[in-house]
Amino acid sequence: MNHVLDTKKLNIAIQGVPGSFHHQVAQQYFGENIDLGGFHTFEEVAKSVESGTADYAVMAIENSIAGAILPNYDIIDRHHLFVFDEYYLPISHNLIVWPGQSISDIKEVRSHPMAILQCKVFFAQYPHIRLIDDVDTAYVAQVIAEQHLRGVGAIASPKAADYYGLEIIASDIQTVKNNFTRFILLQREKPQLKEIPTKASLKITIQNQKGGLAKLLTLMSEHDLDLTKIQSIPVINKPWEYAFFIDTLIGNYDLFLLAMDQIRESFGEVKILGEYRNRKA
Ligand SMILES: O=C(O)C(=O)C[C@]1(C(=O)O)C=C[C@@H](O)C=C1
Repeated sequence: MNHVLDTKKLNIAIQGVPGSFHHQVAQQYFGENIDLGGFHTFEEVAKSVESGTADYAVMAIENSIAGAILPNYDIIDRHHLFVFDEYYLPISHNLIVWPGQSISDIKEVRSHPMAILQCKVFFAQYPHIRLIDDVDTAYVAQVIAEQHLRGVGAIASPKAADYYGLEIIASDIQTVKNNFTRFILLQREKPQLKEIPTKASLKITIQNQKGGLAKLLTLMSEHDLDLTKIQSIPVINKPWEYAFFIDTLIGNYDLFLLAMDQIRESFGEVKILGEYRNRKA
C-alpha cells in the first residue's frame, strides 16, 4: 500500500501568492507536498485556521530591519490561535521588472509595506520612483508578468523573479545584507507539548499602577526569563489601558510556570499564546 497516497495533504494558510516569502517558509517547513491557501490579508489567514479550513498558518511577525508587524499579535489573540513554532528566513529583496528595462524606465515600485520599509535607503537614491504599498511582494511580480507591465517594478525574492519570468535589475537592495524575518506557525488547538519548551509568547495585561511594568519585568528576570520582545498594544474596550505582548526565552520551565502563577495571583492576566522551541541560534 502506498502510504504517501493515503495521507491527506496539509492545508497551509498564508498571506500571499506563490513566490512570496510566506510561500517559501510554508514549503521549507512543511515540504513541497502541501495545499497552499493564499489570502490577501492576515485576518483572512487567521480566520481560515480558526474555522478549521486550514490546518496551519504561517505568519510573519517581525523583521530585523523594519521591526514588528504589530497588528498580527492582536489577530492571533482575537482568533484564539496558538503559536507552536517559529522560523527565521533570510530575506533578500530585489528590484524586479518586465525584461529589457533599466532603472530610469521605472516610475513606480509596488510591494508589501514591510518590504518597502526594508529597502527605503536604496530608493532614496531614486527620487523619481514612487513607492506604493501592495498586498504582497510576489503578487506584484505576478501582475507585472500577466500584464507585461512596463515602468512598474516589484520588490521581491529571486525565487519570485524566476517563478514569474521577470528580470532582476538590482539585487540585495535591503538596507543591510543580513536581513531576517521571523515567522510564527499557528494552529487552532492548544498544542500538546512534545518536549520542554524553551520559548513562549504571552499576552499580559496588568492593572495600571506606578511601577507595574518594572514589577513585571523584575519578576520575569527573577524566574530566569529572558525577554526577546515586548510590545504594548491598546486594550480597545478600555481606553488608555495597554496589554503587553511578550516573547521570552525560558531558562527553567518550572520557574516559568511559577512566574505565570505569580503574575496571575498578584497583578495581572496572562494568556499563553504559545510555548515552543527557540529557533534562533
Ligand atoms: O510579501 C511577501 O512576500 C511576504 O511574505 C510578506 C512579508 C511580511 O509580511 O513581512 C514577509 C517577509 C518580508 O519581511 C516582507 C514581506
